[in-house]
Amino acid sequence: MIAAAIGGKATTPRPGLVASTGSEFLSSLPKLGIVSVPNGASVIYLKSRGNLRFQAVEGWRKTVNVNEKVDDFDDKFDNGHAGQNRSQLSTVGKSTNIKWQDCSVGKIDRQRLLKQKGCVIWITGLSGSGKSTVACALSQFLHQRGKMCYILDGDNVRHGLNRDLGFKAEDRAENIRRIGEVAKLFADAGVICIASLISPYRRDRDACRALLPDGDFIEVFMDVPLQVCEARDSKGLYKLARAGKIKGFTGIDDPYEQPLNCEIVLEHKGGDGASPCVMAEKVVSYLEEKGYLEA
Ligand SMILES: Nc1ncnc2c1ncn2[C@@H]1O[C@H](COP(=O)(O)OS(=O)(=O)O)[C@@H](OP(=O)(O)O)[C@H]1O
Ligand SMILES: Nc1ncnc2c1ncn2[C@@H]1O[C@H](COP(=O)(O)OP(=O)(O)O)[C@@H](O)[C@H]1O
Repeated sequence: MIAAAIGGKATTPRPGLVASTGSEFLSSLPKLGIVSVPNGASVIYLKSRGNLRFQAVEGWRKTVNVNEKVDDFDDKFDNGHAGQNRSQLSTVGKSTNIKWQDCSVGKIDRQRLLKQKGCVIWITGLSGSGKSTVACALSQFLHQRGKMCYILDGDNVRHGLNRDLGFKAEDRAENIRRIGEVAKLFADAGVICIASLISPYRRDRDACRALLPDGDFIEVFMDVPLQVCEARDSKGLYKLARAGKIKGFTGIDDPYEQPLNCEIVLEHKGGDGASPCVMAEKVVSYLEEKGYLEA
């Protein structure tokens, strides 16, 4: 019992609640374990910076092996903020003296509500490769299945949040960085976020991948030859680029770096195999197989 540890109050334990304890009592506990509290419930806790942080209440106990590595435990139960030093003032970029504001309702709670897991599906490829079309088909399929998703399309975000950015390498990098951060927030909200943008540089895409827990960034490469994209030329941009009227156009006089190790490749093929619906279904199957369509 840790009655004394929480000041003798019969507090109802909930994930995120922090109990201050006497240092002697605290040092007698293992880093990770299960304790009983005055109202009789069992609570999984993690010892952190001189406190006990409650992680999950009774019922979860059956599915948790308390001997598992603390890092794994953090990933599962720290509501998606594992590893961040949230208790102290810190400096992040130009922001000084800031402190992470915590809340007892976290990612895991939102995912349960939505009956799905938040993640980012990052669709990359040349202009005209079919990114937006696949994003839209995927969104329709997920919506029909009662799954909450949201598309962040490069073209659309450049109408607002990123209207101050052009197409120089550093502008593209900033465009991708911002969309990566927004996508991360959507995933934290429990939403399946579909980011659809050329994102020509591997380094920029990898930086977005690094923002998310392992597995939650699903990179989808539209493997469509330049000649096919150029023949489609639905916006007439390739024609303008070839005529020298648009400078620095991806694939013409600006680079595109193909992914080396992406999760899904959507190949251009002749016939039915290349339809946007078949491509979107492939992504849905991946999500299903990896458990993203359930909480
Ligand atoms: N120079 C140049 N290079 C490539 N694309 C250009 C350029 N200028 C304008 N456009 C239009 O902008 C859309 C790409 O925006 P993105 O935000 O996806 O680009 S990036 O990820 O920052 O590279 C792209 O949309 P998509 O055709 O949907 O890819 C084009 O319509
Ligand atoms: N799988 C496909 N097969 C044939 N045409 C396609 C396919 N996907 C998209 N298209 C067509 O190609 C053009 C460019 O598609 P779009 O989704 O706008 O590409 P992006 O967003 O990569 O620029 C559109 O006219 C679209 O109808």
